[in-house]
Amino acid sequence: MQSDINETSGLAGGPAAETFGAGRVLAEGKAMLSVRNLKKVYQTDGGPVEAVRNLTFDLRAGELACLVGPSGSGKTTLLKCISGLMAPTEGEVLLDGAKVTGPPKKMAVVFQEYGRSLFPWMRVHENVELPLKNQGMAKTERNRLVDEALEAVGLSHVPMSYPWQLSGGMQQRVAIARAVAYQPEVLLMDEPFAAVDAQTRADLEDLIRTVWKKLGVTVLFVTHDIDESVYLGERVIILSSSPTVVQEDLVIDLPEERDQLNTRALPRFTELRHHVYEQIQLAKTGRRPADAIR
Ligand SMILES: Nc1ncnc2c1ncn2[C@@H]1O[C@H](COP(=O)(O)OP(=O)(O)OP(=O)(O)O)[C@@H](O)[C@H]1O
Repeated sequence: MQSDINETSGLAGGPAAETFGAGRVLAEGKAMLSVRNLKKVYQTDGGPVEAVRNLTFDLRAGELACLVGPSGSGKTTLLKCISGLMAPTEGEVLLDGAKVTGPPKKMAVVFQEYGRSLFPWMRVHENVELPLKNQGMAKTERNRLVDEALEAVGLSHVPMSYPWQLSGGMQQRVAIARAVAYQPEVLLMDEPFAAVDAQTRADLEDLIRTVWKKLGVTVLFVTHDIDESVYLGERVIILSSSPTVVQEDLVIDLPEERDQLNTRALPRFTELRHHVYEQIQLAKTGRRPADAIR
């Protein structure tokens, strides 16, 4: 495992897990998604706002990484740059080795506000089908992918419903089905479960792990919720406070098979969540990794 990796560092004063200093970097050709020295400065009437100072990390193909950080640390800014919706001020994003200069075909994004990302005048089936139609895919193939995606998220019974006839959790499942049907190589999720109740959230977390394993897709999942990041991720990338660098890149060494009751009851789960919590608290006080550009 370690042979692909150029950069490692020890985890001082925390659990004996692997951690990779300010963002893990893989050997050339090994990454599906690379963020390289990414910097974003917004130009505002009040002057420049440096949202992201210098972010570098790699995701392997098929990896599920969670991204956490204090409020305002630039998580959404980062996702917008990764998804090609916004150009970075400096640095670059590479998808499977190719520089991202606009929304890439191989990428799908699921946002928190499912209400705004689904078209209320389109039925569930049509909402999921839309990106495939825009790609010019044949009807039979579209139908097959939509049916499979609805099945995967447990919504096969409501293809003819309108989004507003469904609960919040079901609407977010439609948004996930749309991303799944699109067959992306990279799936970005920006706090997708922030607006649903706790029980639905737990179900959706398990759904994401199931879909991720089934499709082998690379997932970058942004969340405010520390427990969620540890439960879901194979890695948790912790951002510093603004202007943002990677504070820590932590390997989550929990068993691959996870379930809400048993995994969250493991002593290791508690240790890891404690560690991530501590790091975020430190980040909030302005603590930055020793090698960060200040
Ligand atoms: N369009 C914009 N113009 C100017 N400044 C912006 C813009 N968007 C974000 N910012 C600033 O950039 C910084 C990072 O914002 P961003 O929304 O990316 O953080 P975040 O980590 O996603 O926040 P939260 O956790 O609260 O959702 C903040 O200081 C914010 O005020």
